Amino acid sequence: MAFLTHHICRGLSSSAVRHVVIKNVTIIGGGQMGAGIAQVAASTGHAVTLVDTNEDILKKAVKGIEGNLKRVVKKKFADKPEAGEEFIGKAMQNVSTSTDAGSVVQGTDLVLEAIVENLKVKQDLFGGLDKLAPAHTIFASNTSSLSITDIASSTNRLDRFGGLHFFNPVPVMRLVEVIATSSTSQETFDSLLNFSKMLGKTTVSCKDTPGFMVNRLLLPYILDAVRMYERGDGSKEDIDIAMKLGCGYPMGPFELSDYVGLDTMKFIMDGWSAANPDNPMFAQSEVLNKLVSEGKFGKKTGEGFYKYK
Ligand SMILES: C[C@H](O)CC(=O)SCCNC(=O)CCNC(=O)[C@H](O)C(C)(C)COP(=O)(O)OP(=O)(O)OC[C@H]1O[C@@H](n2cnc3c(N)ncnc32)[C@H](O)[C@@H]1OP(=O)(O)O
Ligand SMILES: NC(=O)c1ccc[n+]([C@@H]2O[C@H](COP(=O)([O-])OP(=O)(O)OC[C@H]3O[C@@H](n4cnc5c(N)ncnc54)[C@H](O)[C@@H]3O)[C@@H](O)[C@H]2O)c1
Repeated sequence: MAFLTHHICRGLSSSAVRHVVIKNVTIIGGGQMGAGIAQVAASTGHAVTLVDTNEDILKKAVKGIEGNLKRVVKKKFADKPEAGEEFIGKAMQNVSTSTDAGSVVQGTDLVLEAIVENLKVKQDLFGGLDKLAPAHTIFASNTSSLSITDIASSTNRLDRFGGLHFFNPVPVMRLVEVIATSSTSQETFDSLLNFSKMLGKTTVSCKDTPGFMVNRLLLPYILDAVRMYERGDGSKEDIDIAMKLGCGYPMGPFELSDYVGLDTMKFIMDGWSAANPDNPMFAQSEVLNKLVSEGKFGKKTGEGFYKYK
């Protein structure tokens, strides 16, 4: 159910800004990002329905959420194990699952997708759901690199469409990039900002530009590291050590690529390469292409630049 509230912006005492208070959330895609967002939304009191293509993926996602909540509780309720158990119980009660997005969007305030990084697949998903979701429902994408405007163009709710870009691992990373297209209404943008804050995140406001803020700066850095390795100028291990100890980064570029997922990295790179064919930054990488063609997507498949088995 949606609640339309009025709140007065500081410094704008005479103008009321409306925003939808998001309580019921449908998250499509139960992979690393979708499961992480579901975990944080459920543990902050939101009713979450997690959707994926089959029951096995959903079971794995729910098990992962419960496991990660235990990690959170160990820290947060170190001296109060009973309160910790209650916290996990309440959060898990807030999570339900489905393999049929169309049948669950009726009562939802927000549909947030975290499926494969492919424009056509995302457009097909939202185009179909646009006909089924209530008028007030906001649609948002967690895309890393695609244009929110392009994704939204498959719907008739351009004013109720925006971007919510979370970071991996969602329960730990404190940022959400909130993205407005030129058609996103102020009410929708405020609702997305407010929702992110309810999740305990710090927000930055982004325009719908390629890679928004973080990935526009992060991806060229990672791709440069891959080129350095391909030229033979350093081993991947040494490049990772260099950036961790030289810059204080928690992970080096190869560890981080494996953590993000090399399939996702390649989707991003291919998309930007198609849009900027003359930019050598986005030229094909033999090493990345080989790993992806062998199904070595990084941590999630047990092997990428490194082995995790
Ligand atoms: C490409 C996309 O569009 C955009 C992106 O997402 S780019 C990627 C952004 N992410 C990053 O840059 C991540 C960089 N890496 C890191 O920050 C750290 O290596 C890391 C947080 C992933 C792991 O930290 P590390 O110290 O090596 O491991 P670990 O001890 O297991 O975890 C650190 C803490 O996080 C917690 N944690 C890790 N993963 C967790 C999860 N999924 N759920 C809950 N808690 C988790 C641990 O419990 C631990 O808590 P503690 O310090 O209080 O005990
Ligand atoms: N991995 C990251 O670090 C990261 C960070 C921020 C944003 N993102 C973005 O989030 C999205 C998901 O990334 P991820 O790392 O969670 O991927 P992932 O491969 O871990 O999970 C994707 C999930 O989506 C499901 N899926 C695919 N098509 C679907 C459909 N039509 N309907 C329902 N479910 C479907 C898959 O079965 C899979 O479980 C991508 O757009 C990615 O660019 C990723």
